Amino acid sequence: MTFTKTSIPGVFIIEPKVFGDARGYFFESFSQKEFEQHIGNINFVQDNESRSTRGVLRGLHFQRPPFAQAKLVRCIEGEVLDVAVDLRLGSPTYKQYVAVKLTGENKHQLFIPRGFAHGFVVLSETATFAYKVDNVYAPDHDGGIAWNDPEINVDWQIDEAEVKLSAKDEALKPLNETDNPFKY
Ligand SMILES: Cc1cn([C@H]2C[C@H](O)[C@@H](COP(=O)(O)OP(=O)(O)O[C@H]3O[C@@H](C)C(=O)[C@@H](O)[C@H]3O)O2)c(=O)[nH]c1=O
Repeated sequence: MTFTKTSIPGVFIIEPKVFGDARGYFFESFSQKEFEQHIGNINFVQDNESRSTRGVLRGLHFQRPPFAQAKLVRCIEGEVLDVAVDLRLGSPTYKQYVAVKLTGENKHQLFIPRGFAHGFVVLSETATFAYKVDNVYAPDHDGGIAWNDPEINVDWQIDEAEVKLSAKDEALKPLNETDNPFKY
């Protein structure tokens, strides 16, 4: 398992070691020991999975403190562009984003600390997405910013006409109209 820093401190790309043989493959999708060595102590408390079709864009989401969540995300089947936006006030990379292709083939994962908005768009016909979070689901603390916030200006690598949003995500506002709850 390799841990690679990204342009935003605290965000890591993780590549598991995949053991292929005549039966198929095996890999460790999470190792607490490796995590502690490369990132630090983290206590994941919930695993989530979603399935979506091409153009579905879920984001850009966060939970407000005290229910902020760090996330370890991956795509089990299909291909997504995964995006993490730094919302940590005072961070040198405030309002910058990391975008990484996560696919069932490459098996890459992204670790996103607390204090980020997170989202992904599906680039394949279907995609199954799975992630661990280090805090419980708290719908009263649900928050987010608009996927197409001009100030953040994410390149989603898909035509806007193909983007499909939930009603909740349609209603999200840009960051400058949103109360940012994160302190650095
Ligand atoms: C996120 C979540 C949702 N739900 C329920 C609520 C709702 O009825 C249904 C769908 O919820 P949502 O529309 O919020 O799901 P979704 O738009 O997939 O939300 C997720 O998007 C990605 C990008 C993230 O980063 C996640 O943290 C989460 O915000 O699932 C849970 O029961 N537990 C959970 O942890």
